[in-house]
Amino acid sequence: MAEPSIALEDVEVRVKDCCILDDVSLTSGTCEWTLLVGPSGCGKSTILRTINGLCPPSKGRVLNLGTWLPGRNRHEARKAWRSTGTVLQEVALFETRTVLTNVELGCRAAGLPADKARSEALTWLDRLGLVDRAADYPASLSGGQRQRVALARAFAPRPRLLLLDEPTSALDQVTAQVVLDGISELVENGTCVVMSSHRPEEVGMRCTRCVVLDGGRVVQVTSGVPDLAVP
Ligand SMILES: Nc1ncnc2c1ncn2[C@@H]1O[C@H](COP(=O)(O)OP(=O)(O)OP(=O)(O)O)[C@@H](O)[C@H]1O
Repeated sequence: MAEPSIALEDVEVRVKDCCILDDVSLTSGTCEWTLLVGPSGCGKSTILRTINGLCPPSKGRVLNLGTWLPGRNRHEARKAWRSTGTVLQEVALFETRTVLTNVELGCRAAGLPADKARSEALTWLDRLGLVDRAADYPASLSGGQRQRVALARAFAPRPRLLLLDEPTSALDQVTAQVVLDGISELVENGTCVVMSSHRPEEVGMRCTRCVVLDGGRVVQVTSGVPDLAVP
């Protein structure tokens, strides 16, 4: 069997005396979409931050695109970051750069040449309904528009790994489905997606598996979204 794109093995994350993740194990591979669900504070964001190295585990280990954390060197970390698109809850944009440049910079950081970066940036801004705002600066955008710029920046390089923390939280239902269509296309073309959501029903059977968390522990793993009310 091929090595998964990401894996958590018996991961514990502690902050001071507080155990935030407790014995968490999960894997996700190429062309797979893993959805993290559960009540607020159950540890979804911490899992995403642990996968991309922002939150080191106190026990266990984490596989990220071929290298294990802790222990990877700077070169390996840089290589993984270039192949990873990350959109966390706090959307961080380059405020002194235009919308188009924000997305182009994501492509350039991933190694795309300038002309390809421009065309992919325009393609994804168009798909996410923002091409008419390409020359504007982030400060002039709404919260949902800023979220879509961050998503376009993450999607445009077609990364091997996509880490998304509630990527449709600021979007209406129609726009959310456009974003989910984009994620589906990336997954079909090989991307491994790990995504948290408070609205799992909008993802439905698009995802490969759903990991239900409670109190920092995995309580259920299902194919597709289980029929349960997640707060
Ligand atoms: N830096 C930190 N210091 C102390 N506690 C933290 C820290 N980061 C997260 N926590 C705690 O860890 C727990 C899990 O937080 P996390 O953000 O992962 O939850 P979540 O499931 O993503 O929540 P939400 O759905 O509200 O975004 C929470 O109880 C939170 O207060």
